Amino acid sequence: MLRIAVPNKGTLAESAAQMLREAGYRQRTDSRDLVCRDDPNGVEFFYLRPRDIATYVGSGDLDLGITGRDLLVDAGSSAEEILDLDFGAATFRFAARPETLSSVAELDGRRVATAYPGVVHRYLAEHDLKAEVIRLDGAVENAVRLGVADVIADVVSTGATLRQAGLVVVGDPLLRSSAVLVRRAGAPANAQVDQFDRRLHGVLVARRYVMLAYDVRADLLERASALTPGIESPTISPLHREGWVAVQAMVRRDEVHRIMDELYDLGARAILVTNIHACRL
Ligand SMILES: Nc1ncnc2c1ncn2[C@@H]1O[C@H](COP(=O)(O)OP(=O)(O)OP(=O)(O)O)[C@@H](O)[C@H]1O
Ligand SMILES: O=P(O)(O)OC[C@H]1O[C@H](OP(=O)(O)OP(=O)(O)O)[C@H](O)[C@@H]1O
Ligand SMILES: [Mg+2]
Repeated sequence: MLRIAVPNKGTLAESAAQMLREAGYRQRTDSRDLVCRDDPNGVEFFYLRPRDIATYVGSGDLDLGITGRDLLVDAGSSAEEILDLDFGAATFRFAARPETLSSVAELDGRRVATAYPGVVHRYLAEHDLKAEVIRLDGAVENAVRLGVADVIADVVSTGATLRQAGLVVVGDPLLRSSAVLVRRAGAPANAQVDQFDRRLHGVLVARRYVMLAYDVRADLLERASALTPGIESPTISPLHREGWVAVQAMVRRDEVHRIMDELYDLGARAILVTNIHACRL
């Protein structure tokens, strides 16, 4: 039985559960349940604080986990990212009162408050900077207001929290985070792990792509195929109507309307888009 760690609450929890459902796995129905067995799929889910997930996976007590890239780095465990899950995106940044710092080089000798000391220590070491890191649990934006720190390092999503605290970002992000699937570094190949990874990958593809079908004159097929090359190659089927063919190809969801316009201008007709519910490529 594969043992997998899933966020029990917080920003990543609902999106992670949704993705697992789309991949065909059973999820808990009561948010107080901390374990959920999915016997037909041979998987047991453990609901844990996302901050702790890399620790359980790095130690080998759990086979896989879903957590944030920033939390993975912060844990400093021997878990590693094996798949970017494309949700929970956020940047991790330094911020201070306007005019406190003009660049990150001026962090030297300052006090930095953060709930992610591992991420900050790694950044300081990589940039040969020396700053005092003050570990707080949350609401770190208040640390500047209260005089506990000169600078904060925190997750920034919309930037609204920083604005309301009168802070501005300093320098480029320390890292760009999103939810990731993690596994113990150096763990041996495992068919069940590969199958789980393929299922999640199938969800990512099903979300990113749609299936496009259209009819086009055979003499325009090469130009139409160039617009819709598909992943491997488009599927071409004969039509009863002389001199016409039907084409099917996967296209990126975010490009589909532009491609439909271009196909129409070329002379394609009966252009239809359908969602992909699941796939294995
Ligand atoms: N707007 C956001 N606020 C906080 N974390 C976010 C946000 N967007 C994405 N994330 C990601 O979610 C993860 C943090 O989740 P976690 O559950 O630890 O904190 P949280 O969602 O702020 O919940 P809480 O602070 O209530 O415990 C990190 O990987 C972070 O990058
Ligand atoms: O850029 P924004 O969209 O404003 O989001 C970022 C803020 O959200 C999180 O705080 P949260 O509400 O989780 O409180 P916490 O600091 O106590 O974790 C994070 O720590 C930032 O403060
Ligand atoms: Mg938070």
